[in-house]
Amino acid sequence: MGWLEKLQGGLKKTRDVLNTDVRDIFKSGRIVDEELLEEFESRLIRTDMGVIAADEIVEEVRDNHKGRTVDPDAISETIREKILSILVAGTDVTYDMERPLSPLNLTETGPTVILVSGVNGVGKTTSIAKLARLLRDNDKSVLLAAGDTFRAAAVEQLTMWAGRLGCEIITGDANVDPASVAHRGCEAALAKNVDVLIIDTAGRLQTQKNLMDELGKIRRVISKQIPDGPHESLLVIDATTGQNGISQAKNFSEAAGCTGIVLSKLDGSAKGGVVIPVTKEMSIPVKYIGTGEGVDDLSMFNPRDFVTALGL
Ligand SMILES: Nc1nc2c(ncn2[C@@H]2O[C@H](COP(=O)(O)OP(=O)(O)OP(=O)(O)O)[C@@H](O)[C@H]2O)c(=O)[nH]1
Repeated sequence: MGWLEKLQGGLKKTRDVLNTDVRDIFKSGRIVDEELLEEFESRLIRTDMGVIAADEIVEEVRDNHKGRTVDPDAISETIREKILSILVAGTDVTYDMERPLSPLNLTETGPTVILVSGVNGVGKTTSIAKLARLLRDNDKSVLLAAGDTFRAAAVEQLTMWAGRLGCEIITGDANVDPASVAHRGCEAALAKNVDVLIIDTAGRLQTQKNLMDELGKIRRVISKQIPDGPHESLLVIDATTGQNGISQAKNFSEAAGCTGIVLSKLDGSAKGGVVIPVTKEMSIPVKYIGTGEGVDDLSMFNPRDFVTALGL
């Protein structure tokens, strides 16, 4: 299965509502009036896009079509353009399909530091391996820092990936302060002059205040050695968690200053529509999507492919 088919699968819930329930109400011959717009709204909020985005889409259809006879294609186009504008609004990310690293803020000189965080089991370690592979494939040298000192298996997992990918890795003893691993990672990245340092962190719940504060500490340790770092703070969100991703994004964004989202497990989910409220409500752009457990199963997010996958 190609990644676009996987993306379509991952958007099944939102796609189905748009292509059946919503299409049903926009039948030719009806007039776009308030009653129809209300029906439209109640159907839209059954998708994963959230109330705020749904309201904006209804508003756009109202502005452009109210009082006119329904033109299903023109309405689809309005919905498509509105979703596209939500996905790119508030962010200045470049999505150049020819350059898979284009969404990342990579520095010209000196190590780029990428901090990766997220709740337990969302796919942080796997996403780091995938990202390291992508960076290596694009001629960047990569150093990994196993900052998940809480779970020995996580260090082993990352060490295994480092071996397979041919990257160096910095590890710390079990339960050592993760900020110290980040510190040593920065030191090594500077000494070895690597292009990119990726720092893994232990999974944590967005409600665990002390652990969220720890992310702030890791950030401070990084910026002491590499003043602009971390240059990217990627939050991994598991697409199967749907709307819960928004509350994760809010809390992690405060603690870790997120600059981008990796939406993992789109292949095993039907709830990928959560990309819309996350970008709408948080202005944090989705940069990559995970579509499988393999090291190649990472694709650059592309808003145009996303709306196409929605069937719009
Ligand atoms: N289907 C699918 N599985 C994935 C994807 N990304 C990760 N996984 C799987 O999700 C599980 C958890 O992945 P990890 O990378 O260990 O997650 P983590 O966030 O590092 O876990 P903790 O360190 O415990 O917080 C593993 O079984 C991965 O193979 C994906 O895009 N698709």
